[in-house]
Amino acid sequence: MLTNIVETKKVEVKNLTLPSQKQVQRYSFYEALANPKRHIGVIAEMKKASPSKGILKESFAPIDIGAEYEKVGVDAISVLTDQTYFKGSKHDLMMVKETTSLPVLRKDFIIDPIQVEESARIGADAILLIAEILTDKKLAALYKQATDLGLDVLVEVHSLDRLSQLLQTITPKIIGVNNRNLATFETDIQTTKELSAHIPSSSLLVSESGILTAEDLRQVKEFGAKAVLVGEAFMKDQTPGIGVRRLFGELERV
Ligand SMILES: O=C(O)c1ccccc1NCC(=O)[C@H](O)[C@H](O)COP(=O)(O)O
Repeated sequence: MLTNIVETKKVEVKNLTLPSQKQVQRYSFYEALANPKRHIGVIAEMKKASPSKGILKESFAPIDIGAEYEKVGVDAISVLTDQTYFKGSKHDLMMVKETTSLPVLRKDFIIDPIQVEESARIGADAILLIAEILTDKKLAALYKQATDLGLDVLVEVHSLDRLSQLLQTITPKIIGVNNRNLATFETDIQTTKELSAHIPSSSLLVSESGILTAEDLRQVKEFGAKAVLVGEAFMKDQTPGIGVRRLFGELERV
């Protein structure tokens, strides 16, 4: 699946025309996660669909979801901008930037400098770089380009091998451990436990994927995560805002 996604991105990159620079208020993704509103930071994701679960939310309205997330006090919003596999769009991100005052992560499969430039132009505050689809050299170059443009970068890893290797080239300020195996789609929060001991003390650890319950949240915090990235649990609840409050044990049953 990951190979298919990357092939699709190569075609998209070839056909990509850069948009003009959007004038937007910038917010620090890193600072928001380093100073969370609750006991652990939360990046609330909006995704209409995913390769593993299909359609997650039929009536997908990014402006409404963003407003709800802001109202319940999430620290940052992640917007899937991939169209083919997640049914998202760059327009979704632009709408969320226009209507909320939270840092926004562009969640996509970035493999080329033109996508980094595009992310800055559409107003993203941060981008995702997935170590599993990039060489160390490419990762370091895209990381530098993004930070030079004033963007924060969430560097995502899934295996200890890949983490150890990339740390020989860069020490990302924010490291995401993806609990989802992107080959099998299985999620296991023990992945965060396995990798956490190897995360440099200067890097902020984000536990990503498969966090569905308050117990999952408690565990990944115990493993050392300073923030979580959650999509499915919020998309599938009665409303995304209720999903956030439920995860944090702020309501029992609604
Ligand atoms: O979500 C998927 O099925 C997926 C498949 C292939 C590549 C990436 C995928 N997800 C991207 C993500 O990283 C998640 O959307 C994010 O971590 C939130 O995960 P979850 O809370 O499990 O929805």
